[in-house]
Amino acid sequence: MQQLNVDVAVIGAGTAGLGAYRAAKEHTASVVMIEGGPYGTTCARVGCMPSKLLIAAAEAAHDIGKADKFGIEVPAKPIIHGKQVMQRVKSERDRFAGFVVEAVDGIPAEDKIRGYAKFIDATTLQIDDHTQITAKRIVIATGSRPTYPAPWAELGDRLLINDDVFEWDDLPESVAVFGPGVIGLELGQALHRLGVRVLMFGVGNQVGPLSDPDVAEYARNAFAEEFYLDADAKVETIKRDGDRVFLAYNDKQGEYIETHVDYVIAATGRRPNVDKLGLENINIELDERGVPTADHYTLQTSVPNLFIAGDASNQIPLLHEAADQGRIAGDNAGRFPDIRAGLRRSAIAAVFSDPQIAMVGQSHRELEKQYGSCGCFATGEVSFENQGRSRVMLKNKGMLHVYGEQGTGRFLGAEMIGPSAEHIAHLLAWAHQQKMTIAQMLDMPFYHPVIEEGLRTALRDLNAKLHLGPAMIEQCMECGPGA
Ligand SMILES: Cc1cc2nc3c(=O)[nH]c(=O)nc-3n(C[C@H](O)[C@H](O)[C@H](O)COP(=O)(O)OP(=O)(O)OC[C@H]3O[C@@H](n4cnc5c(N)ncnc54)[C@H](O)[C@@H]3O)c2cc1C
Ligand SMILES: NC(=O)c1ccc[n+]([C@@H]2O[C@H](COP(=O)([O-])OP(=O)(O)OC[C@H]3O[C@@H](n4cnc5c(N)ncnc54)[C@H](O)[C@@H]3O)[C@@H](O)[C@H]2O)c1
Repeated sequence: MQQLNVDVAVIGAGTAGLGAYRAAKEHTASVVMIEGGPYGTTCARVGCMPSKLLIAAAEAAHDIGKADKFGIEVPAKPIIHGKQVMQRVKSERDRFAGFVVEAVDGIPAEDKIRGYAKFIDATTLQIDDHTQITAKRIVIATGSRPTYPAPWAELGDRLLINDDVFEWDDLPESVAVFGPGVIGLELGQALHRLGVRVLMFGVGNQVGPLSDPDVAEYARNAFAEEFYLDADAKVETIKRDGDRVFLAYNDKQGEYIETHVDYVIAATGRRPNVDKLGLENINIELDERGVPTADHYTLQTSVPNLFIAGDASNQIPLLHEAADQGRIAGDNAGRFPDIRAGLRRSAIAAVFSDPQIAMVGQSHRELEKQYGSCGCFATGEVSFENQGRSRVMLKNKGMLHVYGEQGTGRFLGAEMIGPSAEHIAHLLAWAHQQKMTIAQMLDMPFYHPVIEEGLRTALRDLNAKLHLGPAMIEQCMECGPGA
């Protein structure tokens, strides 16, 4: 058994772990980073990047299908070569993951330990059966993994998670996607647009991360127009039948349907990788999901020398958050006991479906919880169906709700499904972090004709509802045609 003594040990070499390692190194040379799985990060290998590559191929196919609406005839139905689609997804994905592996290669060999770490006590880690590390401070950056109902395991290799999809050499004929959350919507819609027969089933009517009932209903209808989506499904049977999966369900009209698909894709949520860390060996405070609780600004857990970051922290499972949290946790582990509050940015999330979905600041659900029924916040809205530039581009599907505080006029948050939501979300998140009022946001320039003019309409509506601006008028003459 190899024995090591270090100042800081980082568990996990994902986005959060790499950030933590680098930040801790600013304070002490004695830092190790422990990785049990492949290098390259979840985001680059099986997450953000390959999913966006698949979506890019799907968009290309979809845009050709829409050309006739502009008066452009495409003489034949486009042929989707699944093998070539998957080849590009994988080769570009490997390129992105390769950059990360190159960066890891640049880390001194003595700082990298291969194997899975487990706590023996609050300062001792066992790595597989070969190394014991005594570390004064430890950062847990172990990421998350998909979770699904246990009986589905009986489907064997017909049950897939996102990682498996990005290993395909060709596209299948059909899939059933369980979970119309972020991963399910992105992958399911992309596969549908690439010619795969897609059935999507959810529970409790949840779609994506949306919590505003009107925006969520719009989203459900918009996606259901394009492919089979039942967000509150009654699936009676899911079982393996030879090389396929047999499904029996009552469709949205109540009709009993029996069908077969090639695969079931489980996109039913993810759980932090903290259950196999031996946390029972340390006296640490856990939340209801068994995840160590941590201070929002310092990422310090209830055990002072232990920090947690990224998806493992169960805070906000997004890439930029993993990077921020990793940096903060690593910096504090390095400088311990003189720990500092790190910058936590305004919340922003985007789903790369079409239409895209975006969430900024406080969600509708959080505002309802905070303000109750006191009428202390108002909602401004816009539909993109008649919005000028959106119509020009035939992307006029969607709605935006913006929330503002009564009295102060402060911008609180937004939920959106619609065109360019990823960009509008950034404008809104920057305004949110600057603690701007709706009036200040309306003082900012808006070009013409752009999709952001729709945002201005929603902000004007909100300002009027906060009794801080003029009443809304149906057709704003000075705003430019179709604004
Ligand atoms: C399909 C998909 C699409 C996504 N798309 C986006 C997107 O578009 N935008 C976005 O912001 N986010 C996206 N995400 C989320 C984003 O990928 C994650 O939030 C981010 O990668 C988390 O980084 P992390 O460092 O916490 O975890 P990871 O990168 O998973 O790193 C954790 C590491 O810890 C290792 N590990 C685990 N346990 C141990 C142990 N006991 N000992 C040693 N090592 C261990 C693992 O092997 C892993 O390498 C997506 C995720 C998925 C799955
Ligand atoms: N664009 C992005 O930024 C992006 C993309 C992908 C993933 N991510 C991150 O990954 C996280 C995890 O994504 P996810 O999609 O796995 O989780 P999710 O929580 O977004 O969605 C899970 C969905 O599965 C449904 N569900 C649960 N049990 C079910 C069942 N038995 N049958 C049918 N449906 C069921 C839930 O109601 C929910 O709608 C996201 O929260 C996000 O932070 C981000």
